[in-house]
Amino acid sequence: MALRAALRSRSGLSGLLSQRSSCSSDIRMCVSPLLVPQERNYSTPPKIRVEFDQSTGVAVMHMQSPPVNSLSLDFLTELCISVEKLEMDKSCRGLIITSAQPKVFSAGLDITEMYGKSPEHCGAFWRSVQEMWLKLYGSNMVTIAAINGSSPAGGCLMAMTCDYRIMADNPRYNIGLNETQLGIVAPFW
Ligand SMILES: CCCCCC/C=C\CC(=O)SCCNC(=O)CCNC(=O)[C@H](O)C(C)(C)COP(=O)(O)OP(=O)(O)OC[C@H]1O[C@@H](n2cnc3c(N)ncnc32)[C@H](O)[C@@H]1OP(=O)(O)O
Repeated sequence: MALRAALRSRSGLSGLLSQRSSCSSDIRMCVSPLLVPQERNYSTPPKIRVEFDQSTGVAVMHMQSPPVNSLSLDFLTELCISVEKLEMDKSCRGLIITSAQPKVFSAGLDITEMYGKSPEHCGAFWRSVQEMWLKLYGSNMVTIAAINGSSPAGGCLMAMTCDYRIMADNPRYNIGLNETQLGIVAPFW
């Protein structure tokens, strides 16, 4: 019900569709260098699965990167490409992001991406983090995070960039920012 109401409140705006169509050509022109097709390793299963229901105009994006949907460079690249494809499809007006993993929405940034990597890799990684939240925050679609598990740090950031958040009512699921505890500082940008 809440999801439907959220979608209705924005989809009712006739401006939404016209806004999307007026932007669509820009979006096509603004494909970022990060999203230039990467070498795809077809031996690994996709980390993102999108189901798009043409009749409702709503897409559900399932994050399926075991064990905890940590936000690696590959994961973020795949996510951004998926968002961008939906963004260019004018018939898609709503996006629900959720997790296919039990108990965890997203564990946040993949800690292994921040340790023992080259400066070039770190740069690409942090750019992909920025790309993710800018894409979601700036999306013309109605975006909803259906938080069906714990969502610390970057997982919280991802949820915060959506228009709406709905979280499963379970005291074991936590959400919030733990960077200070972890001892990392987000780089300046
Ligand atoms: C404009 C503002 C910009 C701000 C930018 C900064 C934003 C965010 C910074 C970050 O996101 S840093 C990452 C912080 N994340 C964490 O500290 C999460 C730590 N993880 C947990 O709390 C728990 O794992 C969980 C998510 C609650 C899940 O608990 P559960 O008991 O179900 O699973 P575990 O046994 O703990 O973990 C399973 C498996 O996953 C590995 N793992 C967990 N989190 C991460 C991670 N973030 N990156 C990489 N790997 C992770 C964990 O080590 C286990 O691995 P194995 O031991 O099984 O190999």
